[in-house]
Amino acid sequence: MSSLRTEGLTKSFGGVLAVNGVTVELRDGAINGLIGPNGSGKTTFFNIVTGLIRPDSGRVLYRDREITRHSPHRIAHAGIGRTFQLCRVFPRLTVLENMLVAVRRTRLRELMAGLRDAGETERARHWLRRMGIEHLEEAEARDLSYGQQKLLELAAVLMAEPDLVLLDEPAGGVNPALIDRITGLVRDLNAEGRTFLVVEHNMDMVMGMCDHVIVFDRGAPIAEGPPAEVREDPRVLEAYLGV
Ligand SMILES: Nc1ncnc2c1ncn2[C@@H]1O[C@H](COP(=O)(O)OP(=O)(O)OP(=O)(O)O)[C@@H](O)[C@H]1O
Repeated sequence: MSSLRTEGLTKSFGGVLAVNGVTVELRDGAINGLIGPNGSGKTTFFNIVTGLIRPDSGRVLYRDREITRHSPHRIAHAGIGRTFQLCRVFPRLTVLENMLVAVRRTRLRELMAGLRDAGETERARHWLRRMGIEHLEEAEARDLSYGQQKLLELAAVLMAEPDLVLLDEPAGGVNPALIDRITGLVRDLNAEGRTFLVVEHNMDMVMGMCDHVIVFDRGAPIAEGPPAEVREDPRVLEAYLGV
């Protein structure tokens, strides 16, 4: 059984068919890559799976239960975490506050009043250490570099202990040293049992990190398989090169 699968997902914006009948299954326990030319529907697919966009038709199933059209909060609660293409953190909260808000958005006022749960603070520090940014816990998020903000965003996602993590362009706007660090972290987190789905334009990262790659073109999957196979697939070359 695949933990996440979709059946015939379709979404159009006006006249643009962004996602066109997508039926895919993720490999459980793997680092799955999702690649494709600009505008091929990858982010829209992510947004449908995580409840930010409602599909026109089709279904999303997680652990054989339908989660189509569930709220983002409910989907996160079911065990699916995600990061965003343009990293999302609360700029005026400290690093530690960002971590705590991630698990208790509804109790923001208490948090701001200084009522911190010791267990959660410890867990937050654990993830910050794993990301290598524990020394920044009292810094405001807006004072972090973009790469550090990406690490914070991932750490905050992990506070909810997701089994499946969707990463939208983790290498985007990040320097090569940090790309290596993020790659290493994803591998470690995967080795601990988390499944990943990674949208990424950096082919070195995709080819070096992913076990299984799905390729979208014009809103639908055109190929999938191990990175080395996908890279040689004529349909994939055609989609990218337009030949
Ligand atoms: N909110 C929207 N309103 C109108 N059109 C949209 C919207 N979101 C996406 N689209 C269109 O849907 C298509 C798929 O876009 P999407 O962002 O999902 O592709 P992508 O593969 O993630 O692209 P990229 O690699 O550039 O991020 C594109 O033609 C895009 O212009």
